[in-house]
Amino acid sequence: MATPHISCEPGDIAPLVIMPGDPKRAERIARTRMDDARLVSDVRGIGAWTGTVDGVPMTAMASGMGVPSLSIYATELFTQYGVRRICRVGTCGGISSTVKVSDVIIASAAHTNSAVATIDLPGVTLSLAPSFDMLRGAVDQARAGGSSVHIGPVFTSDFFYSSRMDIVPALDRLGTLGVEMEAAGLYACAAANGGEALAVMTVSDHLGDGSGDLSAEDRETLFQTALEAAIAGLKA
Ligand SMILES: O=P(O)(O)O[C@H]1O[C@H](CO)[C@@H](O)[C@H]1O
Ligand SMILES: O=c1cc[nH]c(=O)[nH]1
Repeated sequence: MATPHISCEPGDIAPLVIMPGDPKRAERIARTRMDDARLVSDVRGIGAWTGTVDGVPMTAMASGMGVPSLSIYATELFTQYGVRRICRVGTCGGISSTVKVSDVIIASAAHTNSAVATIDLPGVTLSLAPSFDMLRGAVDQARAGGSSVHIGPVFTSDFFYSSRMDIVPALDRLGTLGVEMEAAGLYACAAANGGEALAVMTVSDHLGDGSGDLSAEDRETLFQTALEAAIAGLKA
């Protein structure tokens, strides 16, 4: 049974999914952190790699960029492939001055300008939040690891190139740590489909200081701290 965007049988996908935005990051995670990883689906350049991580079956599969793309894959995974948990392993721009490039942000909430927060219940803006168990598992692992890890809200934007950069100082005052493009959609999709989700991001650039921004290659490869936190969250 294939879906419009995933070309394998339900048993080919593990109940726990590692989901970066970038398909090359998904392949790299599969090749470097999984045992016996095999490519089980490859539609539109979005490969799904299934293997084991420390003996636990997992699938690494990218979301592509933005809430609409992520929502397609996450919905098909939760509703057609028996997926229980998805953890985003992404990159984001830093907003808070407490956050530095290469640090990791675990999103305990996601503000958004996407319709995903308001479309389902007229008159209600949904609170988009991760699975508590996944959040706790990831935070415990990350804090024990001693790296620079921040836990707090992120802003999920529909725009990488935004004409409303004037809202960034207000987001900062509200305690928003960084900006990315999928976490709110993932949290909404999990809630809508009885699944669980978490988003963990490596800071690839800083909106307040562009001097140390990561290269495209670094954004593909520098994910170790975020990945280990994500794996702990998936297994929690
Ligand atoms: O590196 P990924 O996981 O794709 O995440 C970030 O990078 C992309 C923009 O360059 C958006 O998808 C944003 O959320
Ligand atoms: O969405 C994103 C991702 C990385 N950096 C940004 O500034 N925005």
